[in-house]
Amino acid sequence: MEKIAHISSELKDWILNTLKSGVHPEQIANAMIKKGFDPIFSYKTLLKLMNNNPIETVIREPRPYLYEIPEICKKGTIISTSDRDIKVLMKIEKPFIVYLDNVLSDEECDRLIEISISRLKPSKVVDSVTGEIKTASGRTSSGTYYQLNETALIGRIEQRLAELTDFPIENGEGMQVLNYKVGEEYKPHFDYFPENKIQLSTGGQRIGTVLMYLNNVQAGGETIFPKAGISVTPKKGSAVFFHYGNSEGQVDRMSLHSSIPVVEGEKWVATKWLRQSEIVERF
Ligand SMILES: O=C(O)CCC(=O)C(=O)O
Ligand SMILES: [Fe+2]
Repeated sequence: MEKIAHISSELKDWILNTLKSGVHPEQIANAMIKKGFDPIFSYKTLLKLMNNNPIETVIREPRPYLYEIPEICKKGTIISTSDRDIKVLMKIEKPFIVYLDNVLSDEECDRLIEISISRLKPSKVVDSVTGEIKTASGRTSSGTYYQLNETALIGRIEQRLAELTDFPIENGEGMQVLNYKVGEEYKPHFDYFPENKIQLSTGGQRIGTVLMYLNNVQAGGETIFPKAGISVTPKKGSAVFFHYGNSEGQVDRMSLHSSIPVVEGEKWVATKWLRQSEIVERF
C-alpha cells in the first residue's frame, strides 16, 4: 500500500502544538505511522518541524546496497583455524551467505546445549522502529546469553569464529543459545539495528551473524531467507555466516530471515552477532 508523504497545514499545526505540549516526538511519529504515513517521512517531518525547517515531500529511493566481499569469502574451500578445518559447502552472493560444515564438534554442540538448559528464558526482539528490547509473538523460542569467554568452551569457539571470519573477538556480542520446541519460530526479521539505535561505544551496527546449528531437527526449523528463496536445513555442527552491512554504513534488506516452526523434535542454535567495531561498553 502507498504510504502518505505529504502534510496538510492542519496536521503541521497539530504536530507543532503537540510538540510544544511536551509529547515525545517518537510518540507523535508512531501516531503518524499508524495513520498511514510513511515512517521515514514521519521522522523527517518531525525533525524538520523541531528545527523549524521546511518539509520535503519527496521520498528519495535509498541507494541500492553495495555488496562488499567479506574476508571469509577469500579463503578457499577449507578454512583451517588453529583447532579445526571448516568446510565451505555453499556461497550465495546476494544476500551474502556462506554455509559451513564442521564448525563445531558433536561434543561441543552437546555441551553448549547441556550448559544452557537451566538458563533458558523467553527470547526477546529489538523493535525495528524504536530499538526497544521486548518479548514478541513473532519470536517464541527460549534462549540465554553468555559473556565473552564465559567458559573455556565458549572462549575456544569465539577464538575459532574470529579466525574463521576475521572479525576480532571484541567485535562479537556475547554468544546466544536458542531453543525452539514444536511450533516455535522466529518470524522474518533483520539482525541489524534501526539507524537511530546505533552507538559506537557498543560496537556500532551489527553487520554479520554466525548461526551455528547444535542439533539435527526431525522436521521443520529451517532458517529461511525469503527474499532470496533460500532454506537452510539445520545440521549438527554446521553454521551459516551471513553479512549485511558495508563500509558505507548501508544495510542489506535481502538479509531478511526467519526460523520456521519446528514440526517434530526440537531445535538448538547458537548465534554470534558481529559488530562493525569493537564493543567497548558491555552489559
Ligand atoms: O534459529 C534460526 O534459524 C534463526 C535465528 C536468528 O535469526 C537469530 O538468532 O537472529
Ligand atoms: Fe536473526
